[in-house]
Amino acid sequence: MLNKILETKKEEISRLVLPEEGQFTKRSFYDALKNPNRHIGLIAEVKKASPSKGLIKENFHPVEIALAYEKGGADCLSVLTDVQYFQGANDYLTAVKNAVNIPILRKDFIIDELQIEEARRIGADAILLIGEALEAERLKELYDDAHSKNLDVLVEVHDIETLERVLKVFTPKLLGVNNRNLKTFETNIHQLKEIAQLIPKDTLLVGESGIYTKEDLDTVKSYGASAVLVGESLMRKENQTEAIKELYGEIVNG
Ligand SMILES: O=P(O)(O)OC[C@@H](O)[C@@H](O)c1c[nH]c2ccccc12
Repeated sequence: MLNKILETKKEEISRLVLPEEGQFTKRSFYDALKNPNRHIGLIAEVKKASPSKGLIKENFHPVEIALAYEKGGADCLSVLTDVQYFQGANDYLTAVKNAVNIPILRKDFIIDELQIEEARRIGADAILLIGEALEAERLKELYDDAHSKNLDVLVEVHDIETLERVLKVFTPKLLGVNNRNLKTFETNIHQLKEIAQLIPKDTLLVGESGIYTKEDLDTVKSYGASAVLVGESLMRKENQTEAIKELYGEIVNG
């Protein structure tokens, strides 16, 4: 699946026309996760659909969801911008950026500098780079390019092999472990356990995907994560502010 998505991205890049510059207040994604509102930081994801789950949210209103997440005390947001596989949009990100005061990650499959410039212009504060998508040297180039444009970077890996490949070339400040295998779409939150032991001390660790309950949150924290990235389980609830409080065990069953 990942390979298919990357083929689509190459094609999109070949006809990409950069949008006009917007006026945005840049917010530090890294600092927000370094000083989270709760015992474990939260990146709440604005996610309409995914290739593995299909449509997740009917009557999808990205700005309302983002405001509800912010009200619930999310530290950062992630907004899917991939159109073809996740039914996301650049416009969703821009609209959300204009509505909230917390930093925003552009969630997409970034393999080229043009997409980083695009991310900046549509109002992103940070981008995602996927370890399994590129050679480590190329990841490092994109990582440096993003920082030169004042964007933070969440580098995501799924397995130890990828992490070791990356760490030979550079040490990301923010490292996500995706519990979902992007080739098979299976999730396993214990994926983090072994990988966490190899993470350099100053790197902030984010547990991503497949987090549904307070128990999952506590498990991921016990493995060493400083923050989590949660999409589906929050999106499926009626009220995203309450969904966050439930996830953190602040209210029981809404
Ligand atoms: O909906 P979930 O299982 O809570 O997962 C959120 C997020 O981690 C997931 O959307 C994700 C992680 N890495 C990605 C890369 C591309 C697209 C999506 C993702």
